[in-house]
Amino acid sequence: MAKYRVLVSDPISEIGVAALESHPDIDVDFIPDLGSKNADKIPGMIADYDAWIVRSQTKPNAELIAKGTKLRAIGRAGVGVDNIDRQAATDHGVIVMNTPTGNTISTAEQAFTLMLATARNIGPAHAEVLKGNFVAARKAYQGIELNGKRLAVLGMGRIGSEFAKRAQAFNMQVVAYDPFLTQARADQLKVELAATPEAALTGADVVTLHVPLTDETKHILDEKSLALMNKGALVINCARGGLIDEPALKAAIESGHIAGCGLDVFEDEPPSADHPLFSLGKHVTFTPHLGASTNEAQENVGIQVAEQIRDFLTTGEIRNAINMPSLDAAALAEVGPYLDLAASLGKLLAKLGPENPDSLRVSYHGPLAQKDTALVSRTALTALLEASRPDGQVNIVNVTSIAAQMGLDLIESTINAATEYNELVVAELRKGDVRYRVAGTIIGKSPRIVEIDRLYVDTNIKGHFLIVRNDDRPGIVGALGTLLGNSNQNIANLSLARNKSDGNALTVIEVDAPLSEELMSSIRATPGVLSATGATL
Ligand SMILES: NC(=O)C1=CN([C@@H]2O[C@H](COP(=O)(O)OP(=O)(O)OC[C@H]3O[C@@H](n4cnc5c(N)ncnc54)[C@H](O)[C@@H]3O)[C@@H](O)[C@H]2O)C=CC1
Ligand SMILES: O=C(O)C(=O)COP(=O)(O)O
Repeated sequence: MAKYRVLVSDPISEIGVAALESHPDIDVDFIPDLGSKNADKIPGMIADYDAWIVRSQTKPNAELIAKGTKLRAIGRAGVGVDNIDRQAATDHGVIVMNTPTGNTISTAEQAFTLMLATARNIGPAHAEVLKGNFVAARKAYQGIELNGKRLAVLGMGRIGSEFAKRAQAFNMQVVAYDPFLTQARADQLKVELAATPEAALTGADVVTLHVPLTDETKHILDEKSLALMNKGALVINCARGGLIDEPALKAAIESGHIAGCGLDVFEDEPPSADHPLFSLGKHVTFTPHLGASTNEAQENVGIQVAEQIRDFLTTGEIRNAINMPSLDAAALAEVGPYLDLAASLGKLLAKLGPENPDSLRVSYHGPLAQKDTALVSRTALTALLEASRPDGQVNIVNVTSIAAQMGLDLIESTINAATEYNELVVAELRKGDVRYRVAGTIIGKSPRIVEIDRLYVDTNIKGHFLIVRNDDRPGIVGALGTLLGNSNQNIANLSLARNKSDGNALTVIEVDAPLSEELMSSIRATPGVLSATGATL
């Protein structure tokens, strides 16, 4: 049986499915209508899968994510992730990825088509022609020209920017609101920058929505904001239905203030046939969430999501994650060796550092300080917390939220000052005034622990270790060797350090097997031994 199982519960392109199936370690269950028609079956199945691929019809909610006990990743073949309970995924250590670029053009084209169709009554007029009402429809469906009209774009990201370019070709005057749009970017795009959504909507003849659905953007178009637009304005929405207060839009169209709307998305999908907006008549165009439904977009997002999930499961590469930092192949190659080192430093601190610490600071020295180390720090924190939690409860996805709940801060710092090593990772636990630090580096290709509590050592990063604080006097290492030998423990490596100021020494002995509690008690009882810890890293 393959190592990983992937469930695909919405329709994605066959090429994407094939990209997954061709990997020998991956088994795929591709059930395209599971999310839309048989969602009630998912709770009984999801525990079998390591990864889950969806579009917008499947709703990975908190209950399903909790049932996915093996689940490590949810891949969204598309952009909007409002159908996925992101917090629940993060809490359960499940990475969520989307494919942000694959359907941009298709969606911009769909939104633009909706604007043209709505301005010229294409949908209702087409229906009348089919009914034989050609002559009557010529009278009824007088349109609106877009030339010279003022267009408000709310959300000037990928799709909004593509829409704006097309609108400029139609000689529309574009005003945009987006909290991340700078004046320089607005100038480059040749659009007017509005300081607020209200400023963009005031005096607009058309509004098109391209923002994600969040608590902040829900009902961004409501009675008040619609009233700011010019009389006879059009509303275009190819983003998410929940961005519009639908009863308010209906009332605005009925009053004649808003002339009509072109909608690809609805607050509840699928909408019922008696949806209040469907009886409005002129200047309305409705499509069934088709923004991303082109051959090109589906191929793009299907392949992208499949490759992202495949690479995450098989190599650890993280692309387009929305609930943790990403780590692409190039970055993984750069910092990959430091991940194992960080895990050992975290485990060591769990053994040697103060309990219930206030903070873990991970500092990077040398060229490493210039690299993307966010996941190295998270790995150290994960190893620290794993020591006190059952297997699998904490991972790099949920670790920062678990730490925050515990009141433990993760602090990252980069220090350019030279050290004896080309690159150095220092992990320091703090509790009040108490600090405990360990450090490691990579020598050649070999990761080494080089410092424990400010004393220089040189040990492997994996193995079984005896770490002893002892009086700095003759005979102690010999006594430890005798005790280990009597327990049939073979010494693999020995590292000694001394602190001249307090007369203490640090002895780190790597042995071939875990140290028993009985042996540890004898070691602690040895004269001259101040403290002794056994650690398996
Ligand atoms: N109908 C369909 O089939 C499709 C719909 N979509 C929807 O379109 C949305 C936009 O997609 P992209 O342009 O690719 O995403 P994007 O992330 O490139 O752009 C979204 C923009 O919205 C901005 N934004 C966030 N909060 C805002 C606020 N309160 N006011 C104004 N701007 C705000 C962001 O700064 C960002 O620039 C997606 O979130 C998705 O819901 C996307 C693809 C297909
Ligand atoms: O990518 C998006 O955000 C979309 O809304 C596309 O949805 P779909 O994959 O067609 O269900």
